[in-house]
Amino acid sequence: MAMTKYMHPRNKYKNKLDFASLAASYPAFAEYVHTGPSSGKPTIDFSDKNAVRELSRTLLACDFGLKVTIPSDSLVPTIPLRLNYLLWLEDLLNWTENCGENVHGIDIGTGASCVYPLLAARKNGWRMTATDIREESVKVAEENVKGNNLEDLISIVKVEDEQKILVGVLPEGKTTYDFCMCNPPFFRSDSETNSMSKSRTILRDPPKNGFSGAKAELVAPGGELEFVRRIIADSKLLLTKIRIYTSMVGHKNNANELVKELQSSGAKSLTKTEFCQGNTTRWGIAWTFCPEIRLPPLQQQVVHNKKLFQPMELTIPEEIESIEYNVYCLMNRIREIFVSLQFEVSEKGKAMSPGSKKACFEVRAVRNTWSNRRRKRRQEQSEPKTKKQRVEEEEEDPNLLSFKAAACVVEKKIVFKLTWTQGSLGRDALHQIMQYLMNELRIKNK
Ligand SMILES: C[S@@+](CC[C@H](N)C(=O)[O-])C[C@H]1O[C@@H](n2cnc3c(N)ncnc32)[C@H](O)[C@@H]1O
Repeated sequence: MAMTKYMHPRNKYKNKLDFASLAASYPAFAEYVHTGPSSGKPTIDFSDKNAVRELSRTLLACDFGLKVTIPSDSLVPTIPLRLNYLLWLEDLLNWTENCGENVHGIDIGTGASCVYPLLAARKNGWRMTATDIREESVKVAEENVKGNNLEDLISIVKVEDEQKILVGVLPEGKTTYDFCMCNPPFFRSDSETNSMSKSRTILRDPPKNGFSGAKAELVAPGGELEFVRRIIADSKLLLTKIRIYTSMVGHKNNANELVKELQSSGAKSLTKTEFCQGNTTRWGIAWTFCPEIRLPPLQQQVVHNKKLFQPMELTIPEEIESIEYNVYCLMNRIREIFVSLQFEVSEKGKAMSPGSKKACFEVRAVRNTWSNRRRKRRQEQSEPKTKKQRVEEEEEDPNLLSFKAAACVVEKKIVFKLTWTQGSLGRDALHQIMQYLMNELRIKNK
């Protein structure tokens, strides 16, 4: 089963790549496109390092207007995964209400492609400080920045001592940073790079050994675990100089181990996520020493994405009070209920009409207006809210909950579905919303 649907909801590579149209616009890429023997559709040979490199260059050019050199001995950055990490950072900054214009981030180990800073600067206008230990990579990274006219936003720092990560690397001074990010060297040894899985698609990363970048890019003493431990050690010294520390982690066990260590590190808040692309999952961890920052709760992030996106279904019984039994009337009534809860509702696809057999809304809630509503109303009547309570309830969280509400006819019955798409409240909130709708529509629990 294609797993792309579990990618970040805003990841444009959720949908299948159109190799034919990319080939039509990018002649250098066209050289690698052929008809797949089993699918009969245009594809590339994912075991061909040059083809994969050209695909990354083409996506960066086509979707972000970036012209990027990726030297033949360097790691080829797969773009869907890089985008998943960046989108998560956007979410964290939104969550902490730091989505202003002056975001300044750090990319530890930027590589020759300088892919994260280029994407962050071009896509979001963020200022980025990028570091790397490898002379050759720093040189090409600088050329990539210059070639895209992004020198005003991106600066590159050459690390002189491989033991150093942040402390002793960041320019001295009072500058504070909004976040740091890192795709750490994965391997403990050269031999480990040779035992990578053989199978690969565009969505897989890190690549099998034939694709690996130079040893210095991929290998570090103690592998990713030790590398991230060094970021944690530096974070305990730098504290609030960087508001949110993050890293990608390639192994689930390492991610769990690092989370455990962070729990006793003195960090004020921490969280973890999964980056799903193709058949590969990577993990993201984030922590902060800023007391005012509350990262999304850990327990909501560990639910496997597959479950998160599973729709919650309700077969609508034929007798519901005050509405006719058809998709149009039901969804109009549901829209009214959502609007009364102050949700933002937009209809997806073709506009509904009285004969519609299906309909779908995209819904966003920025405040919890549904849970315990009756109790709250009763309480309010007997005891008016304090000003503090009112302010708290009126506070908006742009990342609270987004979901889809859809109805369709299956064997003459209307099936109604709620599907979580994103938001800190997680999928559980949909149970409450479904129950709320059932109460409003006077549908009894079976
Ligand atoms: C897995 S690569 C990631 C490259 C790029 N960020 C990407 O995602 O495609 C790890 C990078 O970390 C760099 N590196 C290793 N030790 C480092 C250190 N102490 N400080 C900065 N970079 C380092 C390597 O040279 C390499 O470019």
